[in-house]
Amino acid sequence: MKIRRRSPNPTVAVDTLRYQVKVPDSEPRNILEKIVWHKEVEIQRLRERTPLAELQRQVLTAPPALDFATALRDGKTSPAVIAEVKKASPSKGVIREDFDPVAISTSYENGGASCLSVLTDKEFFQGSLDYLAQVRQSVKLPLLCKEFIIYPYQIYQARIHGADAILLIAAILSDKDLGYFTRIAKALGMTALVEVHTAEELDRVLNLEQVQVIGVNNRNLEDFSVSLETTHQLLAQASSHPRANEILFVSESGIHQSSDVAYVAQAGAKAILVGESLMRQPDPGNAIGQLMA
Ligand SMILES: O=P(O)(O)OC[C@@H](O)[C@@H](O)c1c[nH]c2ccccc12
Repeated sequence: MKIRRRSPNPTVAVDTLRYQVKVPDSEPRNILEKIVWHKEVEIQRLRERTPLAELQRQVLTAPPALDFATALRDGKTSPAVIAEVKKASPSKGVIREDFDPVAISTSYENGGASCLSVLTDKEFFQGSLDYLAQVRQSVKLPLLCKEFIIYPYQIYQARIHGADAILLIAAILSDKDLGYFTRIAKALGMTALVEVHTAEELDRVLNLEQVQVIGVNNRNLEDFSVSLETTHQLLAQASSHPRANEILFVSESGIHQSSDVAYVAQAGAKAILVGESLMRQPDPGNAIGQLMA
Protein backbone atom coordinates (compact mmCIF):
# COMPACT_ATOMS: atom_id res chain seq x y z
CA MET A 1 0.00 0.00 0.00
CA LYS A 2 1.49 3.27 -1.10
CA ILE A 3 -1.41 5.34 0.14
CA ARG A 4 -0.88 6.75 3.61
CA ARG A 5 -4.08 6.26 5.54
CA ARG A 6 -3.62 9.32 7.75
CA SER A 7 -1.96 12.69 7.58
CA PRO A 8 1.43 12.59 9.34
CA ASN A 9 0.43 16.03 10.64
CA PRO A 10 -2.49 15.51 13.00
CA THR A 11 -4.07 18.15 15.17
CA VAL A 12 -3.33 17.31 18.78
CA ALA A 13 -5.72 18.39 21.51
CA VAL A 14 -3.91 19.44 24.68
CA ASP A 15 -6.35 20.58 27.35
CA THR A 16 -8.43 23.23 25.64
CA LEU A 17 -5.77 24.26 23.15
CA ARG A 18 -5.11 22.60 19.80
CA TYR A 19 -1.62 22.49 18.43
CA GLN A 20 -0.61 21.61 14.92
CA VAL A 21 3.09 21.40 14.21
CA LYS A 22 4.18 21.35 10.58
CA VAL A 23 6.03 18.16 9.81
CA PRO A 24 7.78 17.52 6.49
CA ASP A 25 5.79 15.84 3.69
CA SER A 26 2.47 16.41 5.40
CA GLU A 27 0.48 17.37 2.30
CA PRO A 28 -1.46 14.63 0.52
CA ARG A 29 0.59 13.27 -2.37
CA ASN A 30 -2.36 12.62 -4.64
CA ILE A 31 -6.15 12.85 -4.82
CA LEU A 32 -6.69 9.43 -3.28
CA GLU A 33 -4.73 10.41 -0.17
CA LYS A 34 -6.58 13.69 -0.03
CA ILE A 35 -9.95 11.92 -0.15
CA VAL A 36 -8.97 9.34 2.46
CA TRP A 37 -7.60 11.92 4.90
CA HIS A 38 -10.78 13.93 4.55
CA LYS A 39 -12.85 10.78 5.06
CA GLU A 40 -11.05 10.10 8.33
CA VAL A 41 -12.18 13.45 9.75
CA GLU A 42 -15.66 13.07 8.29
CA ILE A 43 -16.26 9.68 9.92
CA GLN A 44 -14.86 10.87 13.23
CA ARG A 45 -17.49 13.65 13.26
CA LEU A 46 -20.34 11.32 12.30
CA ARG A 47 -19.32 8.93 15.05
CA GLU A 48 -19.58 11.71 17.61
CA ARG A 49 -23.20 12.25 16.59
CA THR A 50 -24.21 8.61 16.06
CA PRO A 51 -22.10 5.86 17.65
CA LEU A 52 -21.49 2.55 15.88
CA ALA A 53 -23.68 0.72 18.40
CA GLU A 54 -26.65 2.81 17.25
CA LEU A 55 -26.02 1.88 13.59
CA GLN A 56 -25.71 -1.77 14.62
CA ARG A 57 -29.14 -1.51 16.22
CA GLN A 58 -30.68 0.12 13.14
CA VAL A 59 -29.26 -2.47 10.78
CA LEU A 60 -31.30 -5.18 12.52
CA THR A 61 -34.58 -3.71 11.30
CA ALA A 62 -33.44 -2.94 7.73
CA PRO A 63 -35.10 -4.95 4.93
CA PRO A 64 -32.74 -7.78 3.81
CA ALA A 65 -30.08 -7.10 1.18
CA LEU A 66 -30.55 -8.24 -2.43
CA ASP A 67 -28.03 -10.58 -4.05
CA PHE A 68 -25.76 -8.26 -6.02
CA ALA A 69 -23.28 -10.95 -7.16
CA THR A 70 -26.01 -13.25 -8.46
CA ALA A 71 -27.66 -10.37 -10.35
CA LEU A 72 -24.32 -9.87 -12.13
CA ARG A 73 -23.80 -13.57 -12.82
CA ASP A 74 -27.32 -13.87 -14.26
CA GLY A 75 -26.86 -10.50 -16.02
CA LYS A 76 -29.66 -9.00 -18.10
CA THR A 77 -27.01 -8.32 -20.73
CA SER A 78 -23.62 -9.82 -21.49
CA PRO A 79 -21.51 -8.42 -19.95
CA ALA A 80 -23.86 -7.28 -17.18
CA VAL A 81 -24.09 -3.52 -16.67
CA ILE A 82 -23.68 -1.76 -13.33
CA ALA A 83 -24.91 1.74 -14.16
CA GLU A 84 -23.62 4.51 -11.94
CA VAL A 85 -25.51 7.47 -10.50
CA LYS A 86 -22.76 10.11 -10.48
CA LYS A 87 -23.21 13.86 -10.49
CA ALA A 88 -19.58 14.97 -10.45
CA SER A 89 -16.03 13.73 -10.00
CA PRO A 90 -12.72 15.34 -9.03
CA SER A 91 -11.32 14.65 -12.50
CA LYS A 92 -14.31 15.84 -14.59
CA GLY A 93 -16.09 18.35 -12.35
CA VAL A 94 -19.87 18.40 -12.73
CA ILE A 95 -20.90 15.69 -15.21
CA ARG A 96 -24.65 16.30 -15.15
CA GLU A 97 -26.25 19.60 -14.18
CA ASP A 98 -29.90 18.49 -14.01
CA PHE A 99 -29.26 15.69 -11.56
CA ASP A 100 -32.28 13.73 -10.37
CA PRO A 101 -31.02 10.46 -8.84
CA VAL A 102 -34.46 8.85 -8.78
CA ALA A 103 -35.28 9.68 -12.43
CA ILE A 104 -31.83 8.50 -13.53
CA SER A 105 -32.11 5.22 -11.61
CA THR A 106 -35.56 4.45 -12.98
CA SER A 107 -34.27 5.15 -16.48
CA TYR A 108 -31.29 2.82 -15.86
CA GLU A 109 -33.58 0.08 -14.56
CA ASN A 110 -35.83 0.28 -17.62
CA GLY A 111 -32.80 0.54 -19.91
CA GLY A 112 -31.37 -2.88 -18.97
CA ALA A 113 -28.97 -2.31 -16.07
CA SER A 114 -28.45 -5.42 -13.91
CA CYS A 115 -27.33 -3.41 -10.86
CA LEU A 116 -26.81 0.23 -9.95
CA SER A 117 -23.94 2.06 -8.27
CA VAL A 118 -24.65 5.23 -6.28
CA LEU A 119 -21.84 7.64 -5.39
CA THR A 120 -22.29 8.71 -1.78
CA ASP A 121 -19.16 10.82 -1.17
CA LYS A 122 -20.19 14.46 -0.77
CA GLU A 123 -16.95 16.39 -0.73
CA PHE A 124 -15.38 15.13 -3.96
CA PHE A 125 -18.26 13.57 -5.94
CA GLN A 126 -21.29 15.61 -4.79
CA GLY A 127 -22.97 12.36 -3.80
CA SER A 128 -25.04 11.51 -0.74
CA LEU A 129 -26.28 8.61 1.36
CA ASP A 130 -29.71 10.22 1.02
CA TYR A 131 -29.53 9.63 -2.75
CA LEU A 132 -28.83 5.97 -2.04
CA ALA A 133 -31.90 5.77 0.23
CA GLN A 134 -34.07 7.55 -2.37
CA VAL A 135 -32.92 5.24 -5.13
CA ARG A 136 -33.64 2.23 -2.87
CA GLN A 137 -37.25 3.41 -2.60
CA SER A 138 -37.62 3.70 -6.39
CA VAL A 139 -35.97 0.68 -8.05
CA LYS A 140 -35.77 -3.07 -7.47
CA LEU A 141 -32.19 -3.59 -8.68
CA PRO A 142 -29.33 -4.43 -6.28
CA LEU A 143 -27.38 -1.31 -5.28
CA LEU A 144 -23.67 -0.70 -4.74
CA CYS A 145 -22.68 2.00 -2.26
CA LYS A 146 -19.82 3.80 -4.04
CA GLU A 147 -17.80 5.13 -1.16
CA PHE A 148 -14.24 5.32 0.16
CA ILE A 149 -14.68 2.83 2.98
CA ILE A 150 -11.99 2.90 5.65
CA TYR A 151 -14.06 1.87 8.70
CA PRO A 152 -16.72 -0.78 9.41
CA TYR A 153 -18.88 2.16 10.51
CA GLN A 154 -19.40 3.04 6.84
CA ILE A 155 -20.49 -0.50 5.97
CA TYR A 156 -23.34 -0.26 8.50
CA GLN A 157 -24.25 3.18 7.16
CA ALA A 158 -24.39 1.79 3.64
CA ARG A 159 -26.66 -1.09 4.71
CA ILE A 160 -29.02 1.20 6.62
CA HIS A 161 -29.39 3.37 3.52
CA GLY A 162 -30.31 0.38 1.38
CA ALA A 163 -27.00 -0.83 -0.10
CA ASP A 164 -26.70 -4.47 -1.20
CA ALA A 165 -22.99 -4.20 -2.00
CA ILE A 166 -20.00 -2.14 -0.90
CA LEU A 167 -16.85 -1.07 -2.69
CA LEU A 168 -13.53 -1.88 -1.01
CA ILE A 169 -10.48 -0.23 -2.59
CA ALA A 170 -7.34 -2.35 -2.24
CA ALA A 171 -5.09 0.72 -2.59
CA ILE A 172 -6.36 2.16 0.70
CA LEU A 173 -6.93 -0.99 2.79
CA SER A 174 -4.56 -3.55 4.28
CA ASP A 175 -5.12 -7.25 3.60
CA LYS A 176 -6.36 -7.58 7.15
CA ASP A 177 -8.98 -4.85 6.66
CA LEU A 178 -10.00 -6.26 3.26
CA GLY A 179 -10.62 -9.66 4.85
CA TYR A 180 -12.35 -8.21 7.90
CA PHE A 181 -14.57 -5.79 5.96
CA THR A 182 -15.53 -8.50 3.45
CA ARG A 183 -16.67 -10.67 6.35
CA ILE A 184 -18.73 -7.83 7.84
CA ALA A 185 -20.36 -7.27 4.45
CA LYS A 186 -21.16 -10.97 4.23
CA ALA A 187 -22.62 -11.04 7.74
CA LEU A 188 -24.92 -8.19 6.68
CA GLY A 189 -25.94 -10.12 3.55
CA MET A 190 -23.98 -7.83 1.24
CA THR A 191 -21.50 -8.44 -1.58
CA ALA A 192 -18.05 -6.84 -1.41
CA LEU A 193 -16.70 -5.56 -4.72
CA VAL A 194 -12.95 -5.33 -4.19
CA GLU A 195 -11.26 -2.85 -6.49
CA VAL A 196 -7.72 -3.18 -7.83
CA HIS A 197 -5.67 -1.16 -10.26
CA THR A 198 -2.22 -2.77 -10.22
CA ALA A 199 -0.69 -6.22 -10.58
CA GLU A 200 0.42 -6.11 -6.97
CA GLU A 201 -3.06 -5.26 -5.67
CA LEU A 202 -4.57 -8.02 -7.80
CA ASP A 203 -2.10 -10.52 -6.38
CA ARG A 204 -3.00 -9.54 -2.82
CA VAL A 205 -6.73 -9.78 -3.45
CA LEU A 206 -6.62 -13.10 -5.33
CA ASN A 207 -5.04 -14.59 -2.23
CA LEU A 208 -7.90 -13.48 0.02
CA GLU A 209 -10.29 -16.39 -0.11
CA GLN A 210 -13.40 -14.54 0.98
CA VAL A 211 -13.21 -12.22 -2.07
CA GLN A 212 -15.59 -13.35 -4.85
CA VAL A 213 -16.04 -10.19 -6.93
CA ILE A 214 -13.04 -8.18 -8.15
CA GLY A 215 -13.29 -4.85 -9.94
CA VAL A 216 -10.45 -3.72 -12.16
CA ASN A 217 -10.45 0.05 -12.18
CA ASN A 218 -9.19 1.32 -15.54
CA ARG A 219 -8.68 4.71 -13.91
CA ASN A 220 -5.62 5.38 -11.81
CA LEU A 221 -7.00 7.16 -8.75
CA GLU A 222 -3.66 8.81 -8.09
CA ASP A 223 -3.40 10.72 -11.38
CA PHE A 224 -6.77 10.05 -13.12
CA SER A 225 -5.22 8.50 -16.22
CA VAL A 226 -7.50 5.91 -17.85
CA SER A 227 -6.55 2.88 -19.93
CA LEU A 228 -8.76 -0.10 -20.76
CA GLU A 229 -5.58 -2.11 -21.18
CA THR A 230 -5.50 -2.29 -17.39
CA THR A 231 -8.42 -4.74 -17.60
CA HIS A 232 -6.69 -6.71 -20.33
CA GLN A 233 -3.38 -6.95 -18.45
CA LEU A 234 -4.79 -7.74 -15.03
CA LEU A 235 -7.28 -10.34 -16.28
CA ALA A 236 -4.49 -12.05 -18.20
CA GLN A 237 -2.51 -12.13 -14.96
CA ALA A 238 -5.51 -13.50 -13.02
CA SER A 239 -6.20 -16.30 -15.51
CA SER A 240 -3.29 -18.40 -14.24
CA HIS A 241 -4.46 -18.20 -10.62
CA PRO A 242 -6.19 -21.31 -9.22
CA ARG A 243 -9.15 -19.18 -8.07
CA ALA A 244 -9.61 -17.47 -11.46
CA ASN A 245 -12.75 -19.43 -12.38
CA GLU A 246 -14.65 -18.78 -9.18
CA ILE A 247 -14.20 -15.00 -9.33
CA LEU A 248 -16.46 -12.57 -11.11
CA PHE A 249 -14.48 -9.78 -12.76
CA VAL A 250 -15.89 -6.30 -13.30
CA SER A 251 -14.22 -3.77 -15.59
CA GLU A 252 -14.67 -0.25 -14.17
CA SER A 253 -14.33 3.26 -15.63
CA GLY A 254 -13.61 4.80 -19.00
CA ILE A 255 -16.13 2.72 -20.97
CA HIS A 256 -17.70 4.99 -23.62
CA GLN A 257 -18.70 2.98 -26.68
CA SER A 258 -19.64 -0.53 -27.78
CA SER A 259 -16.10 -1.27 -28.98
CA ASP A 260 -14.91 -0.59 -25.40
CA VAL A 261 -17.46 -3.09 -24.09
CA ALA A 262 -16.30 -5.67 -26.65
CA TYR A 263 -12.68 -5.10 -25.66
CA VAL A 264 -13.14 -5.65 -21.92
CA ALA A 265 -15.56 -8.56 -22.49
CA GLN A 266 -12.94 -10.21 -24.68
CA ALA A 267 -10.44 -9.69 -21.87
CA GLY A 268 -12.75 -11.69 -19.57
CA ALA A 269 -14.89 -9.09 -17.77
CA LYS A 270 -18.34 -10.50 -16.91
CA ALA A 271 -19.65 -7.10 -15.89
CA ILE A 272 -18.90 -3.44 -16.56
CA LEU A 273 -19.29 -0.40 -14.31
CA VAL A 274 -20.22 2.70 -16.30
CA GLY A 275 -20.87 6.22 -15.07
CA GLU A 276 -19.84 9.26 -17.06
CA SER A 277 -20.68 8.13 -20.60
CA LEU A 278 -24.27 7.28 -19.53
CA MET A 279 -24.72 10.32 -17.30
CA ARG A 280 -23.82 12.68 -20.16
CA GLN A 281 -26.70 11.39 -22.32
CA PRO A 282 -30.13 13.06 -22.08
CA ASP A 283 -31.72 9.64 -21.52
CA PRO A 284 -29.21 7.55 -19.52
CA GLY A 285 -31.27 4.34 -19.68
CA ASN A 286 -31.55 4.51 -23.43
CA ALA A 287 -27.78 5.04 -23.55
CA ILE A 288 -27.29 1.57 -22.02
CA GLY A 289 -29.06 0.07 -25.04
CA GLN A 290 -26.76 1.96 -27.40
CA LEU A 291 -23.65 0.98 -25.46
CA MET A 292 -24.61 -2.70 -25.51
CA ALA A 293 -25.72 -2.75 -29.17
O1 LIG B 1 -17.50 7.46 -14.93
P1 LIG B 1 -16.75 6.26 -15.42
O2 LIG B 1 -15.45 6.58 -16.06
O3 LIG B 1 -17.64 5.39 -16.29
O4 LIG B 1 -16.39 5.37 -14.12
C1 LIG B 1 -17.38 4.80 -13.29
C2 LIG B 1 -16.72 4.19 -12.03
O5 LIG B 1 -15.91 3.12 -12.45
C3 LIG B 1 -15.91 5.22 -11.26
O6 LIG B 1 -16.81 6.19 -10.82
C4 LIG B 1 -15.13 4.65 -10.08
C5 LIG B 1 -14.46 3.47 -10.05
N1 LIG B 1 -13.87 3.28 -8.84
C6 LIG B 1 -14.15 4.33 -8.07
C7 LIG B 1 -13.78 4.58 -6.72
C8 LIG B 1 -14.25 5.74 -6.18
C9 LIG B 1 -15.01 6.65 -6.89
C10 LIG B 1 -15.36 6.42 -8.21
C11 LIG B 1 -14.94 5.25 -8.81
